[in-house]
Amino acid sequence: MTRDQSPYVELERSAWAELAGDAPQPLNPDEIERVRGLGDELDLEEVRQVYLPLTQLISLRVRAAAGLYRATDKFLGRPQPKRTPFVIGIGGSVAVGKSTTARLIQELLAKAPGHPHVELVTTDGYLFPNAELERRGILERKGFPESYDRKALLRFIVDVKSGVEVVTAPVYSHLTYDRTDEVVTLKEPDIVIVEGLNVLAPARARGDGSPGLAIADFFDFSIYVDASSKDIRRWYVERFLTLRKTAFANPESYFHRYSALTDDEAVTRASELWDTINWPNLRENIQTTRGRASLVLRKGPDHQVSWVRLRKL
Ligand SMILES: Nc1ncnc2c1ncn2[C@@H]1O[C@H](COP(=O)(O)OP(=O)(O)O)[C@@H](O)[C@H]1O
Ligand SMILES: CC(C)(COP(=O)(O)O)[C@@H](O)C(=O)NCCC(=O)O
Repeated sequence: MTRDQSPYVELERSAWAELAGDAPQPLNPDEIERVRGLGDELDLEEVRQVYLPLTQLISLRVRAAAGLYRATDKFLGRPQPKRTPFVIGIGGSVAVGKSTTARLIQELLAKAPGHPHVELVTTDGYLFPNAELERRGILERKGFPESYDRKALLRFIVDVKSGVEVVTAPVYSHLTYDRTDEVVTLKEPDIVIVEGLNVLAPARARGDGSPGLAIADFFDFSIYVDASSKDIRRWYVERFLTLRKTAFANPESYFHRYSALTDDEAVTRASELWDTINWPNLRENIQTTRGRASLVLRKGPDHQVSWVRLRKL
């Protein structure tokens, strides 16, 4: 198969950047600072060249979906009171920068014409509470598919796509390393972004062997944030070193004990966590979902996106 026959279109950064034309820079440096995650690199140029064309493409898809919805509604002859939200999934490894990408897209889409109401939900709220993970003997497998309450997550996405007016989702705390009593409340959003490691995972087989449903079946658009595993490992270890002096320094942090580690000890512990939990999960469960995404954002060693791959419709 030649490259032209592939179901994907791959664009180098420069060709992708040109797609935004001369649209003005939508964010100011303060706004960029607000969305930038720990260890992530993000500047005005990156926003303009990479994330502006991306949000233009998503906005176009949102408008097209609305047209399709109206046409279907007309065909059915049963007008629905309101169309359901457009759902975007964002997946990829731990420490690849998914949360920055998700917050940035939320911010940019909210500034698009019509100022849609954009909500963001992270799947960590659907991790089983630590006590339950312990009971199941999988506390060391946090982030693996089985560590999530997948039924509850599916129910959430089905409610969103059913047009339920108020939907809530549980919230996770990186401070306590556990689920909190808080919820995020979604009130009639136009667009919902669902971000998490495993969002693109296919459905599990049901008891009778037939395939069930996965949250990805309800996505209108999905993004896989990608980078070489060598770079992601380095970002993870570097972030761990920084967290030692920031989040872990808080006595209430679940990882407070790590704040006293020397540099060498911290590198050893972070590498161990990567090699025994996050890398096996990336290799076995996350990388394998990349081909299912509508769009892959491939980052280079400095977090700058070097190419973009779009799945043809
Ligand atoms: N132990 C931790 N303590 C505090 N914050 C954390 C911890 N681990 C990760 N984070 C923060 O949580 C967010 C999500 O991290 P992660 O799941 O690795 O995804 P990503 O780096 O792709 O956004 C990031 O902003 C990260 O800085
Ligand atoms: C909370 C996470 C599983 C990510 O959850 P997500 O929102 O991506 O579903 C992850 O950030 C994590 O804490 N992993 C545990 C191993 C570690 O501490 O690196």
